[in-house]
Order: sequence, then structure tokens, then C-alpha cells
Amino acid sequence: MEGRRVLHIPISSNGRFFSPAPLKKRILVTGGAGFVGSHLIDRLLVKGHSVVCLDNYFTGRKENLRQWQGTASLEIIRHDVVDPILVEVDEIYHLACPASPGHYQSNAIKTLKTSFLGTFNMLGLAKRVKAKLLFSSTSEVYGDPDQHPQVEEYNGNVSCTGIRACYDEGKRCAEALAYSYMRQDKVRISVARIFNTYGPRMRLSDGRIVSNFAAQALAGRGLTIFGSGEATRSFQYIQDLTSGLLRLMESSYSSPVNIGNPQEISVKSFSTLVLQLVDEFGNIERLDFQASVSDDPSRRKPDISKAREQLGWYPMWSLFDGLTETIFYLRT
Ligand SMILES: O=c1ccn([C@@H]2O[C@H](COP(=O)(O)OP(=O)(O)O[C@H]3OC[C@@H](O)[C@H](O)[C@H]3O)[C@@H](O)[C@H]2O)c(=O)[nH]1
Repeated sequence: MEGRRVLHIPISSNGRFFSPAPLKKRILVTGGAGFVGSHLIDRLLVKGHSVVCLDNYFTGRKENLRQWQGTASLEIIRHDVVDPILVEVDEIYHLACPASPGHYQSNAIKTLKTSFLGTFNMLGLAKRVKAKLLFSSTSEVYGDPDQHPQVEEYNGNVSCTGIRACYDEGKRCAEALAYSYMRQDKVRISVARIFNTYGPRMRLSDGRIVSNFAAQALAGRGLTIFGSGEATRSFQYIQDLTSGLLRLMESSYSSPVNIGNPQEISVKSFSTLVLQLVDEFGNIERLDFQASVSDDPSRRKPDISKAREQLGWYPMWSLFDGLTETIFYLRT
């Protein structure tokens, strides 16, 4: 026997060969130059995968991926997902869509097209190349929730005529598409319902509360509070989100999963925290109360039991630590 190489090929019960799981996958990330997409690509490339990034640069930025310039395993394509594209991949993280209310409302029809046509094209691609697709849905599918905290079974309190409908109804329709492709065409899917997320690479002009308050405090201006400041949100740090997305893609669990940090805080308390971190000398004329924005959900907090049970995932970053990192990034 010496000198002879024995090849062990595992055979399944139905007589077919198992090929060993490929360590290196080819992965498509739509919206890959954006805030969430670029952090996810960092982690996929570090794991040794090969990544194709699609972005139309509406809110994404080339600088977010500058650290990978010249890396052979990253291919960046300027492309809008409302148009079909064919790429051979094993997995698709479909993230493309503006997420800040200001951005998605600025061209509501385009936002709806992105949700519907973009997801339709990506599901068609997943079907054709037999890739698994993870769809980035949102806590906004729960609308202005009358059930608190929000569990995945809750069907939401959403207005199909309000100014947020382009986003929340668009995402709901995209979820419906995903589950139709799963039932009808056996496409493997995951759906992440992502709650408010913040971190480095958010743009100062993003328009959401974290970057707005940080930018205002850093510039010594009062923090703009829309309405009474009693509305609540639950903020998760970007690294926690990307960990959740990676785990969800690995799992075979196909029902929607909330990915968020259940630590709930009011807008007013959040402003106090930002001021503590930025304004050591108490120089800022503190708060600048403004009219409330239409359709603004009054509270939001994820129930993350599913993520814990199905993925073994839970957030690791405290709001204090995550905000410290984010403010350091925005300051520099
Ligand atoms: O300057 C500001 C910005 C925001 N706010 C308030 O802060 C709260 C959070 O607002 P943001 O704009 O940051 O985010 P929203 O929760 O409204 O929407 C977000 O929800 C979840 C994600 O899927 C989306 O990225 C985004 O739509 C709201 O009550 C809003 O009125 C202020 O009081 N002042």
C-alpha cells in the first residue's frame, strides 16, 4: 500500500458524490459600495471569498472600497439593479436601495422600481444560476407598530398612501416576490429585517439621526429634534449587522429574521448621549425642536428571539462603544 494514494470520496445515501464544500465562494453584493455593503464586502474578502460588487453610486461611494483597490478577488461594476445582469455566482446579498428617509423619498418612484424591479431581477438571476439570495428587508415593514417589541409574525401597521410607502411597501412587495420565487421556483432565500443601523462610513449628509446629530454636535450647532423627541428607536452597530447577515446566509432558515439591537432609546435621550460624547465643554446650544415629520413611526424595538435561536446571533456592541467609534470616524 505504501506510496499509493487513496482517494476518499464521500458518497451520500442516494449514491451521489458529495464534493467537499468549496471554501472560496463567488458572491454578488448589490449596493456593495454603500454603507452596509462595503462593510459586508470587507468581511467577505477577509474570509477569502471572491466578490462582485454592483452599485449605481446613488448613495454608495467608491471611497468605501478604496482599501481593496487592485485586489483581484473584488470586481466592481457600475450597474443599476433595475436593469437585468448575468453573473455566475454562488450567493447574492441583495442590499441595493437607498435607506435614509430623505434619500428614498427624494425619488419615490425610483425607490419603488428599485425594490420591485431590482429584487425581481436579482431573484431571476438567483434562479438562473442557482444561487442563494439574501434580501435586505427592513424594520419599516412593521410601519408605525401597534405591537411592541416587534416579532417577525407581526404583520405591521403600514400606510400604502403615506410618504414612506415607497420604501416600506416597496420592501414588503420585495419580500412577497422573494417568497413567491422560493415556493414556485425553489430559489433558496433568506430575509433579514434590518433595524436602525449606524457606524463609520455613514455620510455626514445621510440625513438619519445618528449622522445628523453627530454632524450638528461636531459643528457646534443645536441638534434638530423632529417632534417632541419622545419617539424611540433601537440602534445597532454596523459590525453586529454584518455578523448577522453572514450567519443568516449560512443558515437554511428561510423565514424573515429581525436583525437589530433591542436596546431602545428615545430621540431625546439619544441627543443627550451624543452631546456627552462630543461636547465636553457644554458649548452647544443644545436642542433645536422642529415640526414632526409625517408618517414617522412612534416607536421601534426588535424582538430578536428568532435570531438567537436560529442563528445563535445577538448584538455585541453597546450603543456607547459604537457611537464612540462612529463619532471618531465622522470627526476625522
Ligand atoms: O435630525 C433628525 C433626524 C431624525 N430624527 C428622528 O429620529 C428618528 C429616527 O429617524 P431616522 O431618519 O434616523 O430613521 P428612521 O427610523 O425614521 O428610518 C430608518 O428606519 C430603519 C431603516 O430600515 C431605514 O434605514 C430608515 O428608513 C425619527 O423619529 C426621526 O424623526 C430627528 O429627530 N432628528
